[in-house]
Amino acid sequence: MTSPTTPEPASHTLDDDLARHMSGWSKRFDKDHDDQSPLPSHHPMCLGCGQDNPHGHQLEVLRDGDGVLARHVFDARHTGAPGIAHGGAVATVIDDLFGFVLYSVGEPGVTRHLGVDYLAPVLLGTPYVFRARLDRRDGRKLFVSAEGTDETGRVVMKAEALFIVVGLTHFKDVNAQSNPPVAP
Ligand SMILES: CCCCC/C=C\C/C=C\C/C=C\C/C=C\CCCC(=O)SCCNC(=O)CCNC(=O)[C@H](O)C(C)(C)COP(=O)(O)OP(=O)(O)OC[C@H]1O[C@@H](n2cnc3c(N)ncnc32)[C@H](O)[C@@H]1OP(=O)(O)O
Repeated sequence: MTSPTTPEPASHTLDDDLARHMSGWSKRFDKDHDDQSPLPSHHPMCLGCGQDNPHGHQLEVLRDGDGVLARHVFDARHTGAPGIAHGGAVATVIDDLFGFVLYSVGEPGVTRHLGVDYLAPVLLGTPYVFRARLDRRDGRKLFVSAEGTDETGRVVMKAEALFIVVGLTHFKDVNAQSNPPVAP
């Protein structure tokens, strides 16, 4: 166990993080697993789902059949036009939700392309349901889609994205190049 008062080399910490996340993920890959508890966050500081990120959305994501689902309320931190969620905040949430589709793929990946259609204003202080799923896979390319609905069932946004499956070395290599290292 790493003591918070005993910093370790970033590479060691990253190895631990990757091992822990992949271990946690692999337990959720089982299609027959009916656990309805929230899926594990990508990382404690993840902007989308990290519970330790005070600036983040702290998404709680559940399985939804073969896809995933998150209920979310945007607040004043996410303001774009007055009373309306910033489009970038909406994109953040949906990008992160796509990152949970990886849990059913069983391999890590990163966003290569993200497209969002904003069909109606996403209002602050208003509950929405966001759903995402894998549409098809072509080698390392994962084509995913999602939509957000309000409480009446009206679709307020749609998105599609391309994720590229990467090896865990992708994250290690990127962190090794950053100065200072960004990994916690
Ligand atoms: C720091 C903490 C570490 C601890 C973490 C612990 C555990 C975490 C583990 C995993 C977590 C992973 C994800 C979940 C996290 C968050 C969810 C949100 C997701 C993100 O926040 S993620 C960040 C933003 N993201 C990036 O940081 C990617 C930057 N990028 C690259 O790193 C490269 O881009 C790369 C390596 C992806 C590929 O690079 P490359 O050079 O190998 O390939 P290239 O990009 O050229 O294209 C590839 C193929 O896509 C085709 N293609 C392109 N565009 C297309 C389009 N529009 N339609 C159809 N096809 C298209 C091409 O035609 C080609 O196809 P083909 O393979 O057939 O040739």
